[in-house]
Amino acid sequence: MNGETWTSLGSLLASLMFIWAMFNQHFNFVPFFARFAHKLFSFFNPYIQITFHEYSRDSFDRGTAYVAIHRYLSVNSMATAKRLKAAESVRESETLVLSMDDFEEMVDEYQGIKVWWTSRMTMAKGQSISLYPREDEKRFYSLTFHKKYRDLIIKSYLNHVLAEGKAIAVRNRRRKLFTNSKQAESHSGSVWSHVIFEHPATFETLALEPEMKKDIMNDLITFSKAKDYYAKVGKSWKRGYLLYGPPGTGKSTMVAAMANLLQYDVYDLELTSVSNNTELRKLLINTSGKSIIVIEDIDCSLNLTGQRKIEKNIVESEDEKVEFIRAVQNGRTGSTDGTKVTLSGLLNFIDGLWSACGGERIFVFTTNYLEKLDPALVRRGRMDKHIKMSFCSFEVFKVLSRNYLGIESHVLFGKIEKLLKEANTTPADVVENLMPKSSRDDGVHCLKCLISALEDAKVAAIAKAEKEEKLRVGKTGNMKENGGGENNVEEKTG
Ligand SMILES: Nc1ncnc2c1ncn2[C@@H]1O[C@H](COP(=O)(O)OP(=O)(O)OP(=O)(O)O)[C@@H](O)[C@H]1O
Repeated sequence: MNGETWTSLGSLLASLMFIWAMFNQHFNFVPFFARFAHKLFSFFNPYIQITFHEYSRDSFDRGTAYVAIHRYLSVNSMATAKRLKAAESVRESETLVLSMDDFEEMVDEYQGIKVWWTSRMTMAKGQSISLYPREDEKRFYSLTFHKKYRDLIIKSYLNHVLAEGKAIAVRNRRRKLFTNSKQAESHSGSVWSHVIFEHPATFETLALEPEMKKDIMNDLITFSKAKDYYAKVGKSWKRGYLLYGPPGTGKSTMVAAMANLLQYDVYDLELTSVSNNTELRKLLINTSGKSIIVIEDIDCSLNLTGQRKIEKNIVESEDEKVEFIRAVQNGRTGSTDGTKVTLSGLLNFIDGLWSACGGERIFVFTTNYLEKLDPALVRRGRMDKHIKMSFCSFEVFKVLSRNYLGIESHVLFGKIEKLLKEANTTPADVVENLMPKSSRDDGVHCLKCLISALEDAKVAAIAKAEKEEKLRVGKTGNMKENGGGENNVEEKTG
């Protein structure tokens, strides 16, 4: 080609570019072609892509779907991803949390179908990848799958991922033990404060009759999985347990074991710090799901029985009525300690409209005196399961011996079995004797200590029974001398 040809080719190209520029300016061709190319590509591309952004345009909170997916991928990518990163905050979690690093890919399988997850990030124009997170970085996960599985992935797989993500959060979180107290400076009444819940009791270490233990564990697990059942029958997802028995039989320990079994938080409600029913309701609203709300020694918290008797006009004595009226005048209706929480307020707390808010909950009341409680409070439906915590039986002792001494059987066990039947001893007393007091105390020494304590308890029990018998005989004698007693009345009448 000679110089002339080059010149004319150059001017032709320049003219074409000029015309293209003019047309494009006028008809806006580039986006049109881009859209066309995209459509063409989508038509032939057999894969679908869904993105899940960390933040939506109008929210400062991390998207719940993104967070759940993040957790799911963190756990599932652990074995395969080549680049992982540690979470910025491990405060709420029990262990160090690792997740897929940016631009990592993970292949997941669901019902034999492969899907691809990629962790991505967009940056503002003109910025390069930095080692440090920047404000303008926008993270998202993208999920790619074949279009023939569209329904399965959207309707089933994604729900599975979100549910798993939530479950992982529950498993990894540090559980909390809440208690309520009055705020001295503020007027907000009683509020929850918390510490990390670290009680080591489990159903493994809790000494109970084996059948009873199995029954309680089954009940709890069935409850925790019964979301759909409760929804179907139209009942709020909650269950009440009443634990009653003498002090030191393991009621509080059982609450801790329940919380550890179900991985629930515990709200230890101090009723005497609650001023009135409204405050009680506020406390309830501020509890989270997956929690146990426990009121210990409920008989000491409120004078519920007396109050209900007055309400129903069934006071037994004039003194009881005077005491109640005085309480009302002093503004402490039904309370033993300056609170105006009433029985009906408490009943509403357990199963009123508000009790259904916030997910699954277990209510636990403990008491040493079942007979002191108002029947309305403990009726089935409110307190669904009544659990009697008793004195230490031989079966219970065997669990304690295994836990504390590592001894499953011993020649001294026969003597201990006999003594346990003769003296009412609580598991707490047995535990006290099974704990070594010095480094030289071996298991057998502890068993001997226990035998000696049981013998003392037996002597004390016999002495108490004799004293009570004497008192009873004395009373009957007095009544006969005075011509009293039911039999006498009957004889005279007859
Ligand atoms: N059934 C049990 N299994 C294992 N340990 C027990 C059991 N019962 C009592 N203990 C031991 O005794 C101690 C006191 O038990 P716990 O506080 O649970 O009894 P309680 O019935 O709640 O007593 P209270 O009615 O006085 O509150 C616990 O720290 C635990 O070590």
